[in-house]
Amino acid sequence: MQTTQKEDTQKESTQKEKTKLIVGALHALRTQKPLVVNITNYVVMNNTANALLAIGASPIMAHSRQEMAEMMSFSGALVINIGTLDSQWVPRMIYAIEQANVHEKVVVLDPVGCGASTLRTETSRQIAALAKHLIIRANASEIIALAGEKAQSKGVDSLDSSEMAVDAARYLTETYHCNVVISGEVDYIITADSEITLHNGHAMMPSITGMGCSLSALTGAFAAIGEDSGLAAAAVLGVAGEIAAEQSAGPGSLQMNLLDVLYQLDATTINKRLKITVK
Ligand SMILES: Nc1ncnc2c1ncn2[C@@H]1O[C@H](COP(=O)(O)OP(=O)(O)O)[C@@H](O)[C@H]1O
Ligand SMILES: Cc1ncsc1CCOP(=O)(O)O
Ligand SMILES: [Mg+2]
Repeated sequence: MQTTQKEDTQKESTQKEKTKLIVGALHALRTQKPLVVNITNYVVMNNTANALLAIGASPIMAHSRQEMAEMMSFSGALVINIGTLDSQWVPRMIYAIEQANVHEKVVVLDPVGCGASTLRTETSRQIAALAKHLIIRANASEIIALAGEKAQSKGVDSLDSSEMAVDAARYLTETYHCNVVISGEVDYIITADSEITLHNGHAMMPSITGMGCSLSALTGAFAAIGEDSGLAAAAVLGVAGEIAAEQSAGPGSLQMNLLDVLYQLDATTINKRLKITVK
């Protein structure tokens, strides 16, 4: 579809505004150091806590029902990651979300492996329906499966491109009144009234377990300071991931370099590197 010069100028100005918003959000995050409560999987607890610390947030991994009401009263946001769920974890997740709702806190859902089993798909839907202020962050296959369509996943990994999940993500925003981030080679940030794509990141990023989980945790950190579309987290991880990958011989050093780059990331680098398109 052809766009007029006026529309192009408008888009360019919105892109500049969004970039400014991302840079401002990073500054606010580092100033406020929000507490992010994570109910997450055994595989990534360490990676995601370190990613949160590196960007300037305060992580706590908590699983007990007994402390969840208290935690939600003072936490900035709740991240629910179903990566290693079982019958004992699900009721705790549900209770944590109820408490997040009581305290009007944003819940970030990472439906790891949604579509790979009935348990994962049904639990993801139950959580999405329950959370009052919700952001869903997932790879394309998980988004497609969550929306009830046929996805091509392999366990926790996506075999679909993020573009293929856009209709499913639009359906999820309407069904669950939420914002959706589809991650992949291109990240899509989909809200009720906007669609943004980010063309940052690096093909080495999916070679580390927990990269998507870190994105979900960072989404929680930005939501805690009021940026609740998922855009700032995706932008920051995309830019940091590509810089870190350029300095890395493989996934081992990427994991280490990523923390250093997240820690050092500044406004100048974001302004120089960010590849953002407003639809
Ligand atoms: N092929 C790729 N090229 C560039 N960046 C990528 C690529 N695949 C994933 N990423 C980035 O890696 C991060 C995690 O996304 P993804 O791998 O989709 O999550 P998950 O680990 O949940 O499957 C995101 O920041 C995303 O932009
Ligand atoms: C491999 C694996 N298995 C259960 S959870 C998990 C981690 C998935 O992390 P990510 O989706 O961020 O790659
Ligand atoms: Mg994932």
